Amino acid sequence: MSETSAGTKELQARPTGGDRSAVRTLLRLWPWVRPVRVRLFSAACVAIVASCVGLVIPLVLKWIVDGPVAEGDSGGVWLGALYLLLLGIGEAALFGFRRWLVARPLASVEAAMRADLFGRLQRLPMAFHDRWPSGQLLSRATTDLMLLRMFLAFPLTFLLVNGVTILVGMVILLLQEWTLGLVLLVPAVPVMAVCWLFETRYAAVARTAQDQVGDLTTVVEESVLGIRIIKGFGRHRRQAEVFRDLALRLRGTELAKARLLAAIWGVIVTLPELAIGAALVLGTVQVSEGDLSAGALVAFLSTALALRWPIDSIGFLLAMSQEAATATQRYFEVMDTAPEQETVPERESVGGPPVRAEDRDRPGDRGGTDRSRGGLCFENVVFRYPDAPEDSRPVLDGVDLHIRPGETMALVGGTGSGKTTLTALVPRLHEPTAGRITVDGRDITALPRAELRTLVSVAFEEPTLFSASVGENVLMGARPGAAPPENTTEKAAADTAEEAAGAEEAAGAEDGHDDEEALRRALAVAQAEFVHRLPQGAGTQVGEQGLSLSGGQRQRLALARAVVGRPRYLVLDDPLSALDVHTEALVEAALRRVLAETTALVVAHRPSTVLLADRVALLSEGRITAVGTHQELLRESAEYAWLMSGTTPPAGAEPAGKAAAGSSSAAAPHPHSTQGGGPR
Ligand SMILES: Nc1ncnc2c1ncn2[C@@H]1O[C@H](COP(=O)(O)OP(=O)(O)OP(=O)(O)O)[C@@H](O)[C@H]1O
Repeated sequence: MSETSAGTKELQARPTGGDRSAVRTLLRLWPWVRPVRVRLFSAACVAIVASCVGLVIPLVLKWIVDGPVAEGDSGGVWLGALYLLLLGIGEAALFGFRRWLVARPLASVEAAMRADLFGRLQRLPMAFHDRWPSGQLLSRATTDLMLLRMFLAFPLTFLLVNGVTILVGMVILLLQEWTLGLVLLVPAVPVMAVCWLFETRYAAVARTAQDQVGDLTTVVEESVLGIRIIKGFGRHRRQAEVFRDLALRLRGTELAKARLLAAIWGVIVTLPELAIGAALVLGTVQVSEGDLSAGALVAFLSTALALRWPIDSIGFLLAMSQEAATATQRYFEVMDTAPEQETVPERESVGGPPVRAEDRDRPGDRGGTDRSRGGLCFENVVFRYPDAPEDSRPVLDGVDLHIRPGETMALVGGTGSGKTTLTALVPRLHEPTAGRITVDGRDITALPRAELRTLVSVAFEEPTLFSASVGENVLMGARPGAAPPENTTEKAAADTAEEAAGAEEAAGAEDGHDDEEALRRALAVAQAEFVHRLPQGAGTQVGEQGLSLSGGQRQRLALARAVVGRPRYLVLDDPLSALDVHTEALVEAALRRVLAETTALVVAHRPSTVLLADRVALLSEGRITAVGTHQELLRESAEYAWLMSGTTPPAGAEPAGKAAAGSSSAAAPHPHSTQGGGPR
């Protein structure tokens, strides 16, 4: 299960960032780093000063050896020791101060980047979410952002600090004894060449490791969410194998990373050590020949040793920087994806085949208002999923359907005929490839999404609930930002107590009361009174995805969420499928009252649901092939009769397409029914 989904999506979510250099990639972090640049720069300066303080220590040593030690002045030796102690304390304090300077700003950079990523994920089109495995997105929001924070805390500062320290140290060494200094400089060229080679190789393996972490996260997430299926089908061993395989692959990649790191560490440590050894031999010869003082040699070697850590650390600082560059690349693969367009200026821009000229030239097209066609209207709507092959048949291939104001239209069709797809087009979860959809005569692509989604409310077949209280889940459908009561009873008491408070508070209480009333009504419509029997009533937490509730209970809450805002348009995707016959009858009775007040499109699989509707549309082969009342379609459409009752139609009944042609005019006396409600 997870193998397939993770695997398929994995391929599609692989790098798109191109071959930017690590530096250019990391420079893209500037907008987030900019607000904390002063702190970061100050921290780097403090670290440079601390490092340079460390380089003064060898000079004090030289003074002690050539001065007090040579002269046998024990007081001078103690004074030198005191200087060394103070320098050491000063160095440590400065490094501590640096840590303090960066800790808070870096946490805020990470938080801001995470918030922006989350915001972008909310605004990305459904096609993006269909394509990307959730684990890949999760790993970007967690592991990758943590790597970036670590990069800003250490490598960014210390590559600069160590670079300056090495430079200053080399100048001191050359000034102390230039011949010995040159010996230490010899390994610089091979070390730089190795670093360059390392960076290229490490980039590839770091990318692989971070993607594999994403795949592993996807499998873990699927295994946790699908634990009932895994246990129910006894698939835990197979799932464990899938996990183990991925974990082993990740382990292999991490080992490859470790090998590369070990290799560069080996080179970076060995070559300078050899150079120091050579300088030591050369320096000793010079001291024995009287060309160099013992103090100068001690100072030279101490400075060289003080440069060991800045040089040695370059390997892992480069590795961390490379991982940060990869993390940045992965972050921007999401951030660079275009969000949903608020309004669509030209149909071509939503992807898919170009609009046919005849579609575009219709009267009232593209943002125009054609109020004569009120209600919900599908006009020659074509839809193909963005990742479907170019030459594949569209899921919807010229849907024409007109749902009149106040009418309830049932949508019937075989499995996979495109009913859910059609309903998803109404709130603009997907954009039609061609054709248009209007509400109240206004093209939905010309309406801001927020406005459209207050007009249209949707309940999908799979009732998704969130880790929140029952009340919060239901009131999500009321209006953006609606504050739900924690507990209906407590809230009511709180409202009463607030009566004497100021006007603002009273308004807040009134809102709370409205919410409470809306919640009570929606729960009644959806026959979800079971909520009042829950431990904390509407304030009861439903747990992740609402899994602590039964399927029927979840479906009733999803239905309550759809109706709570009294939407003008209601789109229900088989809202009663998980209910027992008795509850279904009760919900139907309540729903009938709600449907009387709205214009509704209801996907139906059962005659009982179809009977809620004024008319029924049959979706077949991507088109509406028949529109009429339930009885008419039973008589006239073989396909409809088969879908509804599983029986063959009476002898002489027309096949689906022809029957529909006859039925539309007979069954739809509306002035626009020939074009809008009937088959094409
Ligand atoms: N996100 C997607 N990407 C690509 N193809 C999809 C996607 N979702 C659905 N499809 C395909 O579109 C077709 C219609 O699917 P849809 O879910 O709309 O059918 P349906 O009529 O609602 O089916 P059912 O009655 O079983 O719920 C199917 O062939 C399905 O495989």
